[in-house]
Amino acid sequence: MRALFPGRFQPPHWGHVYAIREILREVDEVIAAVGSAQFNYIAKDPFTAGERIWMLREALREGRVDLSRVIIVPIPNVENNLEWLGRVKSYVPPFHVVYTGNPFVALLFRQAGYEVRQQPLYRRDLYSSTRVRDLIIRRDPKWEELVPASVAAIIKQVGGEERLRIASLGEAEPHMW
Ligand SMILES: Nc1ncnc2c1ncn2[C@@H]1O[C@H](COP(=O)(O)OP(=O)(O)OP(=O)(O)O)[C@@H](O)[C@H]1O
Ligand SMILES: NC(=O)c1ccc[n+]([C@@H]2O[C@H](COP(=O)(O)O)[C@@H](O)[C@H]2O)c1
Repeated sequence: MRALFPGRFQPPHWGHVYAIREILREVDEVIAAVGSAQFNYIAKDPFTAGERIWMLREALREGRVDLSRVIIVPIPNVENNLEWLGRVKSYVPPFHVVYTGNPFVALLFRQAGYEVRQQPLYRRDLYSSTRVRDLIIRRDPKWEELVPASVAAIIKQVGGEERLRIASLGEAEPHMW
């Protein structure tokens, strides 16, 4: 059995690694669908789809997840939600169950006839990409504890900290851009 696990992974953190590890206890393969793939260099979506794929692979490798059981596919958004559903189906191998903590995504797939499950959450109060991004913007080094060391290294290598800070300034003053 194959499962779909959609997310933005901006950036991947230990909660994602834990979630995928748990999902793989129930299914043979998991497709991590990297959503909002066309967005990058903005405060909510600072990293490119390619960077997110790279980071997620390294995070899973570091978390000793069997990468041969994980398929990572980037999927751009589209205005029409039902068209997005069709797009997802056309971009990934067949899947039978969807794991998500997002009620809207759950609704879309349930109405399309898919079984939807909620993966267990790992310290959601601590581990969220929003929190990682906020800590980076505030120059709080605690962000590095929330992500695998390999992800922190990639973020530094691509200049992700400065990118995020500049992108967040742009959002505060949209007229500048
Ligand atoms: N701590 C966690 N434990 C388990 N699953 C998680 C955790 N954090 C996020 N997820 C799940 O990962 C999937 C992808 O989420 P996403 O990439 O949007 O991460 P996020 O941390 O929620 O990001 P953001 O804060 O930017 O919205 C969702 O189904 C979400 O429920
Ligand atoms: N119409 C659309 O393009 C559409 C609809 C629902 C979810 N999505 C994407 O799927 C991903 C879901 O991830 P989250 O559960 O983290 O929100 C996001 O990238 C989201 O933008 C896209």
